[in-house]
Amino acid sequence: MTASSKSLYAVAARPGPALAGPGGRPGRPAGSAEGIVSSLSSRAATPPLLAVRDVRIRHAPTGRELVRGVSFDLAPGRVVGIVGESGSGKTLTCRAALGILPRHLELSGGSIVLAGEDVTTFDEDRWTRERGSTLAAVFQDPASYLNPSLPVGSQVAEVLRVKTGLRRREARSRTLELFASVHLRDPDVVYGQYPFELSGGMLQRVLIAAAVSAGPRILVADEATTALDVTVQAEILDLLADLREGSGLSLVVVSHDLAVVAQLCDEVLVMRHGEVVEQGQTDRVLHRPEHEYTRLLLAEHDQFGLDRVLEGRAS
Ligand SMILES: Nc1ncnc2c1ncn2[C@@H]1O[C@H](COP(=O)(O)OP(=O)(O)OP(=O)(O)O)[C@@H](O)[C@H]1O
Repeated sequence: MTASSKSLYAVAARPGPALAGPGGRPGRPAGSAEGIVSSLSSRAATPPLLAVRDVRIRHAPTGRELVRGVSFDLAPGRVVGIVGESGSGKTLTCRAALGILPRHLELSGGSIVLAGEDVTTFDEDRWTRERGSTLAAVFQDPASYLNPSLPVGSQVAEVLRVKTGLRRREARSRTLELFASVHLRDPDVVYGQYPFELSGGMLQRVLIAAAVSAGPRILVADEATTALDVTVQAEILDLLADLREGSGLSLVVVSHDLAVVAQLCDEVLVMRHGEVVEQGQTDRVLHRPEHEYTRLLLAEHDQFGLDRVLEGRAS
């Protein structure tokens, strides 16, 4: 992403998706049109907030396809996970849904429907309106989305003023509420602190507060806990689960770590080399993986950590 787009305002101004796909049968990607249609009909009562269909992303200068045929639905209040090794296409898939594909990359096939509307019809003004209010995102490395020379509270308040039209005093008080809601202790103190004074976990909470400040329906969390130590990572995952429970937020959670996905997600896509190799209910994928690569991911994972997560889900 460009330096100018990598700002707190840009983060809050970015939206995202979810999935419902059948299990990956050997020899065919689980996100096949047939599987998606049967999955959709079983949930016909709840139209997806985000419907990603057979999405393909191409590097325009070379014609190389970086993402090939990703499909999923995100229903209200659901959590879809995308897992896979580095370079498998997780981030680009999310960026396509957020309307922030890097330069030279283009949606070369398929469709993305956000709240019933095809996003390919959106111009930049429309994206600006949707980001923050319909969907938002948080990424790894929260510090890089904040201005180091301004207190974090005033940066979030500024996002609120721009996105919701609140006046200065109201924006300050709403920011303090948001800080409390993301479990930042002493919101008043944090409000006046600079990014360098906060830990990685606190910075990510600030970013989450900014992302949800305009009440989006979808939050994309792309490796949002990757840089954090295990305890803080668990706290941020709990926070995301709280947001889902408390406000019915739908989440797309991207991680290379199966344990992260296992804790939060209803459904999971396993990606490799730009393709979905397996897709289905998280419990099914974790307990009865059908694709060799999913089995490899499970086997490679720290056994203790994943076993604990699986026990937790079973109880
Ligand atoms: N701006 C870009 N220009 C050209 N190729 C790119 C660009 N961004 C990503 N790619 C390529 O697209 C493929 C998918 O990248 P993507 O970032 O989606 O992977 P990922 O699964 O999110 O990996 P990671 O976990 O490392 O972020 C990779 O081969 C990557 O090198």
